[in-house]
Amino acid sequence: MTANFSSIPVLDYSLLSSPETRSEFIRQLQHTLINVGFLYLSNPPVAREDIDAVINYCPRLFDIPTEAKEKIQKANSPHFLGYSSFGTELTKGQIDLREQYDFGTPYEADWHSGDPEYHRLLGPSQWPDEDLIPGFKDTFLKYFRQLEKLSTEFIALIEEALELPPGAMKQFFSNIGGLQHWGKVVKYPAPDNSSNQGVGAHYDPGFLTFLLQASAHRGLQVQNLVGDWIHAPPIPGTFVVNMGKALETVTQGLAKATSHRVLSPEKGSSPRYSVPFFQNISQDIVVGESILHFKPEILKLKETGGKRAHADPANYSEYDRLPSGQVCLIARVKSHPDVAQRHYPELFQQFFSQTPPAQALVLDACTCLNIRSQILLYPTQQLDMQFTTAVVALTALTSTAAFAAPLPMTAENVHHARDESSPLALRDEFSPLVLRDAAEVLNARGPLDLLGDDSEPMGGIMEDPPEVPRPLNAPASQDHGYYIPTVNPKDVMAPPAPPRIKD
Ligand SMILES: O=C(O)CCC(=O)C(=O)O
Ligand SMILES: [Fe+2]
Repeated sequence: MTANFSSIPVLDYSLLSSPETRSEFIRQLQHTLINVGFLYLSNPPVAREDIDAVINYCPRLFDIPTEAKEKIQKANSPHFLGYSSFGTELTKGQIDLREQYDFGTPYEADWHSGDPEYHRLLGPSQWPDEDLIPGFKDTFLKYFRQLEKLSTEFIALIEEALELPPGAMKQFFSNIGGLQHWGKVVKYPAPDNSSNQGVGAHYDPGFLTFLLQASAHRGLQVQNLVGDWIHAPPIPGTFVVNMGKALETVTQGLAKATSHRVLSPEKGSSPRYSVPFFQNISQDIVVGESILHFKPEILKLKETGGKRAHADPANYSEYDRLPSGQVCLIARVKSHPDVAQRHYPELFQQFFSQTPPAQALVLDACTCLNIRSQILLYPTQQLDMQFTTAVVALTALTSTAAFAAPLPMTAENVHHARDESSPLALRDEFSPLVLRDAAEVLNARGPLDLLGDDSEPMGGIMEDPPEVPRPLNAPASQDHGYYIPTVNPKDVMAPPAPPRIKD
């Protein structure tokens, strides 16, 4: 019989404090692991004042000046730790409407050339200036330490619930293979147009996630066995706990990883905040080679859990064959192409070579806005996301009523668009919105064939345009000494191809 679920169980940690109630907690945990994959943990062993302090810091963290955020932007960090501005993250190629800071448990970078590339993923966090948000770093680190301890204790409870020998999962937390846990602080503003993807459907990495819902908004949804999305609204004083894909793999599916997503707050609402903590495992472990053995009667319980009737989002599916660090690196590359492009150019190329999203977005924005532009194309590996974002935003700006005629897409204008004091200045919140709109158009149509004859350089905005520019497929005219394709959808669109971003 399939045990579908329509709500998320609440498990009371205080049941563990007496032997009579402890076994009830373990029984509930076993049921939840196998049949749901998500739970609320009430009365957790984390100091209430520390949780409240973290909650209070959330809005303040996003209110610090833009320059202070940019100073610690994620693109500075090969560890993907730092600040990501609104709309710069992707889930399965789609833009997430959230702004966030990623932090890690303390770790000194120790990667040397010749070491596995994924070891470079581990390293120190970038913290906001103490003067701007006094006490935040210490509070957050204290919170992190308690979450790390709780997550370790929880693994022992899972061993008990699945009737494994005590300590059976210790091997996954050896420091030898490099181990760092992650946490982040996330802001989901209310959107002002049609998309409401706070974060798209996904699984989590590693073993366990402890999520603090730091405002009263609904938004988190969990997919049940028949594919329906059910709400996991905030319950004050609880953590939402869910299983990562590595834990599912190593437990032969007994501890289920469950797909989840976040919907943006309703239009006009205040922002939603959340603080997830992700318990990682040692980077060198290939989970698929360390599968745990269970008693047959425990394995049989999987049958009650039933089969999922829907197509899962397949992120983190490589745990069965690749070192866990490599699995995480791949996921980070796919979610943060701007960081990947700077620090992991080969992986960037591998995952974004044929339909580089930003590159396609630029052209598509031009197409849908019907703007004449001098955009040619960069070879993928030289694509600068920030630059590209500016181009897209400028494209939109130039088509607004404020400008009687489209401005030429010159390097100078793009430069102005990036200059705060210019009337063309790009507002932080502006460019991602344009990107998102362009993404919708793009996704509705399938990728564009942008690259043409790849033996030629594909350019970009031309600082020094050649005298006889190479024609693209689009009809062209000469103007101001620049090559100006008049963008016509029929000419630039290729037949839909399968998406390049594979999970
Ligand atoms: O913000 C939330 O409630 C959940 C976020 C999440 O699932 C994630 O970042 O992995
Ligand atoms: Fe998640």
